[in-house]
Amino acid sequence: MALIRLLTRMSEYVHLKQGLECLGASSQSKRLQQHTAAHSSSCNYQLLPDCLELSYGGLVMHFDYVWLRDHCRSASCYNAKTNQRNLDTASIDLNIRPSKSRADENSLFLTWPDGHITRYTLTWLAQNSYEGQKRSAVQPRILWSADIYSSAQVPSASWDKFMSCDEELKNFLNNFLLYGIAFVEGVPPTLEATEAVTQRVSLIRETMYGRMWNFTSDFSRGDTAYTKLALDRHTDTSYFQEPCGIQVFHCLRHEGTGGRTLLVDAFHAADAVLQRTPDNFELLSHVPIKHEYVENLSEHRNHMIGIGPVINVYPWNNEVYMIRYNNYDRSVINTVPHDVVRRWYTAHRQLTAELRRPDNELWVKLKPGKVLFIDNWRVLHGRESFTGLRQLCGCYLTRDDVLNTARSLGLQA
Ligand SMILES: C[N+](C)(C)CCCC[C@H](N)C(=O)O
Ligand SMILES: O=C(O)CCC(=O)C(=O)O
Ligand SMILES: [Fe+2]
Repeated sequence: MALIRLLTRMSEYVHLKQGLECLGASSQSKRLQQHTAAHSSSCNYQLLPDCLELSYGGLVMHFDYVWLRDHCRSASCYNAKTNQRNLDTASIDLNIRPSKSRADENSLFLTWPDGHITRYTLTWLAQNSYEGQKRSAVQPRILWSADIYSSAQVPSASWDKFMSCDEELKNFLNNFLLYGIAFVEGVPPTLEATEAVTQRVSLIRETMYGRMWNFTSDFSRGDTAYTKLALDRHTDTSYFQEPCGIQVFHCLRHEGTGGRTLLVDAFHAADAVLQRTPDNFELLSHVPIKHEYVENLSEHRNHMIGIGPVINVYPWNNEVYMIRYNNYDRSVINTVPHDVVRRWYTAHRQLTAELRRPDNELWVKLKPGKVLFIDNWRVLHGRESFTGLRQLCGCYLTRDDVLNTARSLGLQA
């Protein structure tokens, strides 16, 4: 339900934006004359002055001629073994037009002025067209409140199966992609086993905190994470130009009270802002914000800077793909004038209010054996203050490799 709502709201928003953009467009793109029209039993196409129009499978698509030449998959233009382009795009005449064309049941054939023939399958064109891409769904995900997540009763993976069975890994990754969090249980409470469980999924992303880290409240580093204090919800490494994609936590021991982990789906909160106040969503997704990490200990000197909006959306479909939210590490705002700053604070307040709604807070107590994977681009984490000795180990993972593993198992990612 939540997903469908997101999809419809998102596409309404994109259409609204495109409508506004169209108002400013010149009339140059109006079709002037029809050059060639043809049809096979399965498709219709016309060579218009500025593009090829193709109707196929209930979709009307438009392809630029340079694009068509550039996307030739013949053996001389494209290496099917490496899936890499051989053709030098810069050698294409920018005014190129096909000299001949024909279509059959499955394919469209274009002959170019130098005699080179390109064959496109109609399904390939449909899948790779702008119009087809717009119709396809955004990354399937279930936006959650604490209730939605709890009621879904998402099973944890179990260590033995996870390490040996691809189906278990696939289910785990499917849940991770849907919810932005996933658990493996029964893991031996050691750093080594934690490392092994993460390497089943991806490559470890080493940072200035190390490769695998194992920390307590000893203030060994210049950051509040290394204390017993509560930490409000946040994403980590917001001060990297590319924040770490995934964070892994394994609590190896805790002899004391408190210390529960807080998890909040920030995509759900961003969607609420988009639905209620699109202007605020717009500000949060456009105003560049600086985050900074300055550490000045004798053994650790670091200065990291990352700049980007709080809500990051793909420009072609407005799908949210990353949230950067860390009020501790947010730096000076000097990227926009004061009146925009004022409106940004209002928008940020609304997002914060959504993130702080008690019904959006999922609280879990991490125990030895239970490893938590968090999508650090989507789900915020925090912690309750605690007493006693508490030891947490984990690491960051490279996002590309997590998605690569998911795709290799047949998942959409
Ligand atoms: C996870 N580990 C303890 C290694 C690092 C914590 C980093 C904390 C930092 N303020 C941030 O939010 O990025
Ligand atoms: O201690 C915790 O549970 C988490 C602290 C934290 O936010 C972090 O290490 O990134
Ligand atoms: Fe953190």
